[in-house]
Amino acid sequence: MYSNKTTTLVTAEEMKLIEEEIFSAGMPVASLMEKVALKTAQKIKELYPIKEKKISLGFMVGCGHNGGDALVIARELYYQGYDIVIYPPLIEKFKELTAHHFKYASSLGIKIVSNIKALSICHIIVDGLFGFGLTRKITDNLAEDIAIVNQWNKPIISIDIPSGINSDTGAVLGIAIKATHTLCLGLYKKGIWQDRALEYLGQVERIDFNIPPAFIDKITAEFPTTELLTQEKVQEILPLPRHVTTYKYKQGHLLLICGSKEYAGAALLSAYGARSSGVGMVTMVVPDSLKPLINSQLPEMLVIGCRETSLGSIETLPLLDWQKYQWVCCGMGLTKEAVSVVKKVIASGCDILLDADALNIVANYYLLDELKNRHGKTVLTPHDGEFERLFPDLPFVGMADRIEETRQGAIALNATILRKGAKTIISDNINTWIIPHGTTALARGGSGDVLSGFIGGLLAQNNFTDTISVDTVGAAAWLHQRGGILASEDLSTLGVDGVTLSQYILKAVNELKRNGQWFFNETC
Ligand SMILES: NC(=O)C1=CN([C@@H]2O[C@H](COP(=O)(O)OP(=O)(O)OC[C@H]3O[C@@H](n4cnc5c(N)ncnc54)[C@H](OP(=O)(O)O)[C@@H]3O)[C@@H](O)[C@H]2O)[C@@H](O)CC1
Ligand SMILES: Nc1ncnc2c1ncn2[C@@H]1O[C@H](COP(=O)(O)OP(=O)(O)O)[C@@H](O)[C@H]1O
Ligand SMILES: [K+]
Repeated sequence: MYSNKTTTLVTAEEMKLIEEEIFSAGMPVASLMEKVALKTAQKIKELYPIKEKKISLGFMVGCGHNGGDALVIARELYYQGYDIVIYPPLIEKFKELTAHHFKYASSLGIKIVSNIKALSICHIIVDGLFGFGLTRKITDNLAEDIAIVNQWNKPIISIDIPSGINSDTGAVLGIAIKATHTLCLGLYKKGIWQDRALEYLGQVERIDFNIPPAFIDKITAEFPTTELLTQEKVQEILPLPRHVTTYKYKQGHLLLICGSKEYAGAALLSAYGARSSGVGMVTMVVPDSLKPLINSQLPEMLVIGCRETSLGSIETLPLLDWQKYQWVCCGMGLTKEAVSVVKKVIASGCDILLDADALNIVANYYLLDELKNRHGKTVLTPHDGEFERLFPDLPFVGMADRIEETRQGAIALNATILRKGAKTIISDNINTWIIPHGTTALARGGSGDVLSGFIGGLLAQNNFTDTISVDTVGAAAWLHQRGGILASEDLSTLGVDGVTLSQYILKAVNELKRNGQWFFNETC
């Protein structure tokens, strides 16, 4: 019953409100701190057990309850036989509870120092300067202390969040601790999943302290929710059951509009992505000159060649029976010349996914209103650069909260937006998913083309079900990253080209199937 919602991300405001619910229900503040800190001390003990040699821990203790947590952890580890040194630079600002714990720790004879350099003899640093209460830039002596500690190259364990990171936006407020471990307390703070915080976090673990789920639900219901997409959820979204009497047109027909003489590979890679989705039929619309290449590489695809410009882009679309297709995926390698193509796709009334040059054309020709008011479902898959080009004037850009920006973008365009990056974000105006895992092996040309084709193929198949787009897109992105991880485990980070990725996505699908109920659902 009290297995906490491990996947919900909270802002500092939500965390404070949840904390208030706990306290007003009768839990004393000091008892909660004691419980949280004991569990955190236990985790540190597991991470760095005392063997033959003593281990010394240097604690940076702030003035708020993050500092209070640090003092309780220090005391408990002192009892367990660790050498403890405490550095409290904000001693004159201590909150009451923090001051009590400091007094008690001092009374036990724990060593207190007044210069950060005295922690240089410690094996490990514990960062309890600031948690989610940090509001302002860190400056002056404190900033210097953090710079010194970061230079030492020692293991650093941050309590709740690395000090200096804004717990909502992930922004570095002046300077931040570069942790090797972040032990996040209770619920994941949103800032931990923002791309710009990633290099400060090290390994992240959550310390559960049994927050009653009803309190979490009550508070998070009042705010837009952001959730980590888990394997269990992906298994719920993607059984893609196949009826025994199904046939190709019942498994979805995807229309890919892509490619140019210059970017022929983008068309191929998106087709390989679509192939990995198992979609029933794929028709590709490409410039005439690409037809032989596609036919030789992907013989199962239907190919419609188009008249092309002198630079080798599609000049105009032929007459298409749009109603035949369950999803239309457009933009990969199209070039910025293909303006009339993108306009026709937007006006088609079909369910569409726009990527790459289709997004650049929307931005260059101010097609945002056409996009917003169109009939049919819209999925957009920008990376950060494309996202910023799409929304240059809107007030939320520059808010510096990638997750919130993506949600606001989805609202503004009445679309599902997948924002690519180290942490992929998928949002419509109701649900926001974060893909928790990922690999830098995907940071190379073509990974995104594979993703678009794969998403398109799954959307085309799932269009026969009542699965909402944001869930299908999320599941596709989850499998895409997982495929990248499996490929890099076999072939190294250097070995994950687009074609290889498209094949390993299928390994990720099979892995899901082995771990879940697909086997039983397959013919239902
Ligand atoms: N919620 C939970 O469930 C639980 C929460 N717990 C713990 O509580 C932590 C949150 O504690 P918190 O609210 O006391 O805030 P925290 O981050 O320690 O520091 C804020 C203090 O810093 C100050 N200050 C701010 N900026 C500054 C700056 N630039 N330079 C200098 N000073 C600055 C600010 O003072 P100000 O000057 O703004 O008045 C204020 O006094 C949380 O992360 C977790 O560890 C657990 O114990 C139990 C369960
Ligand atoms: N550091 C990283 N960690 C995890 N995934 C990444 C990283 N860098 C890029 N990716 C993923 O790789 C893909 C790149 O897409 P994109 O930039 O559109 O490439 P392209 O247009 O060349 O195909 C996205 O899915 C993105 O999330
Ligand atoms: K901290």
